[in-house]
Amino acid sequence: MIEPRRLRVALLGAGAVGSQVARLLLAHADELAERAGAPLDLVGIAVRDVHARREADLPAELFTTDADTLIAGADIVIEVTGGLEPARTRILHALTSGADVVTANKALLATHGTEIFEAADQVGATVAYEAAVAGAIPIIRPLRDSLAGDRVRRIMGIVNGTTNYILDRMDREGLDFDEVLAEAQRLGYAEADPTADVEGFDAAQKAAILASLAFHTSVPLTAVHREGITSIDAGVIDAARKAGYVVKLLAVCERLVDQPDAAPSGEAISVRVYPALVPRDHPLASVHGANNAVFVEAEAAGPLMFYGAGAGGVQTASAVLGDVVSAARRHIVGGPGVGESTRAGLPIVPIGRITTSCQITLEVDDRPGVLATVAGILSDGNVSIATVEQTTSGGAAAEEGEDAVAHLVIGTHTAREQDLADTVERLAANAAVRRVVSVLRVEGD
Ligand SMILES: NC(=O)c1ccc[n+]([C@@H]2O[C@H](COP(=O)([O-])OP(=O)(O)OC[C@H]3O[C@@H](n4cnc5c(N)ncnc54)[C@H](O)[C@@H]3O)[C@@H](O)[C@H]2O)c1
Ligand SMILES: N[C@@H](CCO)C(=O)O
Ligand code: NA
Repeated sequence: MIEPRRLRVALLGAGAVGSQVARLLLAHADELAERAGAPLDLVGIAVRDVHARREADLPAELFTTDADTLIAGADIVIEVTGGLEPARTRILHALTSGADVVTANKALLATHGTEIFEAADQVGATVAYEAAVAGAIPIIRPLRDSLAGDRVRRIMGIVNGTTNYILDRMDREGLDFDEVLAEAQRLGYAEADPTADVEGFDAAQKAAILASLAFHTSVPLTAVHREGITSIDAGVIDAARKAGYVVKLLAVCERLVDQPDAAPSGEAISVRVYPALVPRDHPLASVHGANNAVFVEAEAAGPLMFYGAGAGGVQTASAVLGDVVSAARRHIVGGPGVGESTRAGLPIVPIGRITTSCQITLEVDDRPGVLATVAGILSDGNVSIATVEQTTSGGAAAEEGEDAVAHLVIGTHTAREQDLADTVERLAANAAVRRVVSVLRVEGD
């Protein structure tokens, strides 16, 4: 009897994700072999320190610091170390030595994706990366395979769990940003250095990956407009709630039509990350805690939502193993790998040229003519007002003969981002405007 072919699996990294990948590969070896069509032999785990404490109890003899030898002898290489180097060099090495690659590394794909996918194409190998966006949630394969016969119009994703946890607690408990961030750090939801999450860098990497895939266009990280959530305070959240919205950090990837500079199809795309006002009855508004969700609008399928755990070692390991099984099937059958298509090559429109509607909250002097002045600045800036709400405070100050303060919440119709930005600048410079409290786009209306 011919022995079934066995596949040699090399694991790079044994941290939160890697240790769970190794544990599940060993614990479910029989089932995985059946699904993959061949036994998957975990032949080694490359780490920096073979004696470091691990989250799972794994055989000591699997650990090595010699990643290069491990890679050279593997059929499938799983990269869960993170960072740009040496991950990039190791993935390229794996591809040139005939392995298929599974990675969870969003930073690497958002930065060097084009180079890595081209290298995979040249040798007919696969680079699979379901875990790189929204952790356990299937979103890469649905976009690449399930929706391959459709056209994606728009993606709105809550793709960062840390910021969703912070904004959700601010919304539910009326707490301020710093307070929730400090507690999220104590509980391990947020890193000691939270910059990548709260400034939107992590979400921007995921946006670049999603947009590249959805629109068959290479989207460099530098083309993603990014704003974080550090200016969102309890007052902004409270005002949003009163207006029927919840604040969410969104990754928005959008197909734009009728673009004058985008001959011949007239199509272009916009990729952006910012905190936005989402109507409270939109499906994304009900995404609580550290969960992620990706809302996809496709021409034929209509709206779809993918929801679940966007992070966590074992949850992310689920996505990694799904990719390992399909990479194994391809490795056995042979033939070309699943390539990344950039055939559309759509232009990426800078933020200033897209149109959005937004809500501008101002603190102004409450005296005759101020509302007319504000309305005049908006009108001059080509920004049309949809709603205005005014609340007045500062009674005590008024009694002392000073002007009372009014809060103006102005909802705009759709306007050019550049016109909105210029208008907000002119508002901020006007003597009657004490403070521009917030400017938030409305998405999902
Ligand atoms: N943790 C999550 O919830 C999550 C979710 C989605 C994606 N990811 C991605 O998965 C990857 C791994 O994340 P993690 O949370 O497991 O990280 P981690 O820091 O817990 O683990 C990283 C592991 O890689 C090892 N490593 C780092 N550099 C190495 C090197 N040069 N040589 C050998 N080993 C090296 C470390 O020693 C550690 O064992 C990252 O790309 C991350 O973005 C993580
Ligand atoms: N820091 C990320 C982890 C998953 O990429 C988050 O908060 O969602
Ligand atoms: Na995923």
